[in-house]
Amino acid sequence: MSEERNYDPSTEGAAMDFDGRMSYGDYLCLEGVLGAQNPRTDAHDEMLFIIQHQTSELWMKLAIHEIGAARAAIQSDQLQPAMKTLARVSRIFEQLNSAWDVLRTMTPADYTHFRRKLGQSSGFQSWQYRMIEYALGNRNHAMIRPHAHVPGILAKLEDELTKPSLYDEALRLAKRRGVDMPEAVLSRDVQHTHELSEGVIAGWKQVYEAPEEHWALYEVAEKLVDLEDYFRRWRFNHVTTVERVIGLKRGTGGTGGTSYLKRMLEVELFPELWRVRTEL
Ligand code: HEM
Ligand SMILES: N[C@@H](CC(=O)c1ccccc1NC=O)C(=O)O
Repeated sequence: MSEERNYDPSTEGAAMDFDGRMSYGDYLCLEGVLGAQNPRTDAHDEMLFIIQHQTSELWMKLAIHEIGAARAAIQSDQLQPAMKTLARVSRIFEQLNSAWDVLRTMTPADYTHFRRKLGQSSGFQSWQYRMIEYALGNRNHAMIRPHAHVPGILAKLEDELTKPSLYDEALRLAKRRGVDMPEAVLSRDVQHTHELSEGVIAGWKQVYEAPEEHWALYEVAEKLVDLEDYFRRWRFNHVTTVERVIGLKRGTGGTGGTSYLKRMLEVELFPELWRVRTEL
């Protein structure tokens, strides 16, 4: 027993000397990552709050990377890789959704111990979250303003608005595959949020009525529905956790709090993919 506990893996070759060699921590830059938790108070739960947000931001970074790859794959008609990547984005959202279970263990009283120290900072100012919304197609320009003072981030968000969204690319793909999609939608000004279009519903109806004629397209569309499904769950978990922790208090970011977040539950990313179901 104690022999096993004191077993020395170097006897079978485990490297032990990293003086001058790249180690695990070096490769992952752990000094930076693990040195970036700086609580502003002695409140026990502030560490939970910080790590919850930092890990969410890391997953969002990966989501942005993958949504970009999925969009490029759709644009170049590589649908197998696109589906693989979109499935990964949904799994990332699942990860973000599960994380709420950890944060929910923080009681309203625990949160009051450090909330005042947050000042006016808020998730509302998460540029990566905005980037995800913009890439998926929810393009409210007002949300750029909190980033006006950081030129690098402002440029990234503005640049994203010049590109067709993931949904724009899916509609263009459908057109290339012989589905009737309205010309006005395909050549729209992509800077703004796409408006619900009867013509697009009719286009998706052709696909959903005969999936066997459009398998790949149908599967891409269903991957988008999956993604929006997970995104909705994220918004719902957020507003529920917020109500549980701060009730109806105003948000530190200045909005009405839960009232604002409930309003955001109405946002639809791929509206016709939901409407088409009524038509079948
Ligand atoms: C106790 C935990 C939390 C509370 C009380 C809370 C509260 C709020 C409130 C009240 C808002 C509205 C804006 C404002 O006026 O501040 C907001 C927005 C936001 N929060 Fe949280 N939040 C919490 C956790 C999180 C976590 C873990 C994330 C993950 C990154 C997050 C991300 C966001 C984002 C992205 C927005 C903007 C949403 C939008 O504009 O649609 N929040 N939050
Ligand atoms: N808006 C929150 C504060 C908050 O949650 C927050 C503050 C700083 C960094 C991230 C945050 N998370 C999400 O909004 C509140 O009103 O309590």
